[in-house]
Amino acid sequence: MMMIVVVVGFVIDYRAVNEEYAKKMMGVVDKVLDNLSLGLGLEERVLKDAVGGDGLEYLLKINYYPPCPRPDLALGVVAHTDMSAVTILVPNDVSGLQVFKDDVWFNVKYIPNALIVHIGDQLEILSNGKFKSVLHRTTVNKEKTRMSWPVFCSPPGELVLGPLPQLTNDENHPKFKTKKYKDYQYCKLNKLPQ
Ligand SMILES: O=C(O)CCC(=O)C(=O)O
Ligand SMILES: [Fe+2]
Repeated sequence: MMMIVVVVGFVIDYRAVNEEYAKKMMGVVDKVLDNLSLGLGLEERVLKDAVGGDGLEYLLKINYYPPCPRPDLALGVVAHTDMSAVTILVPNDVSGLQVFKDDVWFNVKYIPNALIVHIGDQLEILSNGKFKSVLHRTTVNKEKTRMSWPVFCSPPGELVLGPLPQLTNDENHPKFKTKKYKDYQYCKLNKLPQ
């Protein structure tokens, strides 16, 4: 009986904290998308609307990387880009995230209380390649456990996305196909050409 009370108490607390976190996260995502829109020379709300507006979906994943006796032989997560529009990630204080730029893997420094923002595939597509979806991976640590809490912000499956017409013209042809997000997901997950 005691156990149930404890478990129920935990669930209630977790839900409340999670709901508060989701609310704050949605505000951050709006600000990020608004500013990225302005950066493309577009009106503030264009990107948020293009990724589904209020229909944007938020998925919290919890990554757990236990210590590894041979970090030289293993990776936590292999190199990939996120298929989301944008990913907002909170890590613990054990570094391990690396990003690929100019043929070099760079370590992402841990900065207390900082959020890590990944541009995902959908923003690369909408911006017709002006924003690059960041290639990243994680290393593992011999002594310490690393954790990270990414929130993947993705369009609803039925939404059709492609290069924004405002960003394409006779000189800038669309570099990506226009398709439903769920079809993009299917191809990516099954390693099929897009
Ligand atoms: O753990 C990290 O820092 C990154 C994790 C990641 O890239 C992912 O879950 O997609
Ligand atoms: Fe990722």
